[in-house]
Amino acid sequence: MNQLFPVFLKLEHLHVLLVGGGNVGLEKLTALLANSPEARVTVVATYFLPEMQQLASDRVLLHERAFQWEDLDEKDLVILATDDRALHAAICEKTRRMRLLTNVADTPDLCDFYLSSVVRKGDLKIAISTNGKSPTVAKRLREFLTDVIPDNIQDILDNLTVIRNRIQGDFKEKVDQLNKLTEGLIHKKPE
Ligand SMILES: C[C@@]1(CC(=O)O)C2=NC(=C\c3[nH]c(c(CCC(=O)O)c3CC(=O)O)Cc3[nH]c(c(CC(=O)O)c3CCC(=O)O)/C=C3\N/C(=C\2)[C@@H](CCC(=O)O)[C@]3(C)CC(=O)O)/[C@H]1CCC(=O)O
Ligand SMILES: NC(=O)c1ccc[n+]([C@@H]2O[C@H](COP(=O)([O-])OP(=O)(O)OC[C@H]3O[C@@H](n4cnc5c(N)ncnc54)[C@H](O)[C@@H]3O)[C@@H](O)[C@H]2O)c1
Repeated sequence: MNQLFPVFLKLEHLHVLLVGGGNVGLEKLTALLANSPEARVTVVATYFLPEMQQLASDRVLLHERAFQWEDLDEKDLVILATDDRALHAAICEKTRRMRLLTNVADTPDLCDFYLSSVVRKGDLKIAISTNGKSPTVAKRLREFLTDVIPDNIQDILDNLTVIRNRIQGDFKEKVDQLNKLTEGLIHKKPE
């Protein structure tokens, strides 16, 4: 059974430390910014890929140097993506004591949280986890769901928001009406 607890984070309220500026670091930073363009991220690496340098901004700070313990100060989340496994283990030992949630690329056992595969259509977002079993299956499911979810889902969400704000009455009445209105939204496969 998958025991991971899913949440959706407001990264513009948090400060993420990313260590590593190579391929994996770039993948993680791209995922952070694709989902949360206003995320506050500090990236520390002895070397940065040029693509990574292009992502720098007033909210995404790049420091070209080796990791220092002070980098952990005032951070809310840590993502480790270097090629130095001993460094990852040492940092994890410290972040665990600090209760600073940490993700270590390619080392599920050291992770407090995993990044998910993400389906995005306007305001709709679906995060997929395979419990670390197969990121490739997560990717395939993302592709499938992106394909089958209608492109007009945003219109549906916008309409429902207007209706939701307009409906009067007590809470139960409101919930009943919204359930009725959306009854035919998903066409179940015939048995
Ligand atoms: C969702 C996604 C987000 C992201 O991180 O970008 C993600 N991996 C993605 C892709 C991907 N990663 C890898 C491949 C190559 C094929 C393969 O190895 O299987 C592919 C496929 C590809 O790129 O096509 C390599 C890999 N990944 C991990 C290991 C270590 C291990 O499993 O032991 C290794 C072996 C490294 C090695 O060989 O050394 C571990 C993790 N990867 C996770 C997330 C977490 C579990 C998520 C879940 O529960 O499903 C977890 C546990 C930790 C974490 O990283 O947070 C993203 C999908 C993006 C999309 O939607 O397109
Ligand atoms: N590239 C992939 O798709 C891939 C796939 C599977 C596994 N991996 C593994 O993941 C790890 C990272 O891969 P990569 O391709 O991003 O490597 P990379 O060599 O491109 O990048 C490593 C990064 O770590 C930084 N770094 C190393 N020591 C540091 C330190 N002390 N302080 C700060 N920064 C430091 C380097 O400056 C560089 O930016 C490797 O161990 C690799 O074997 C990578």
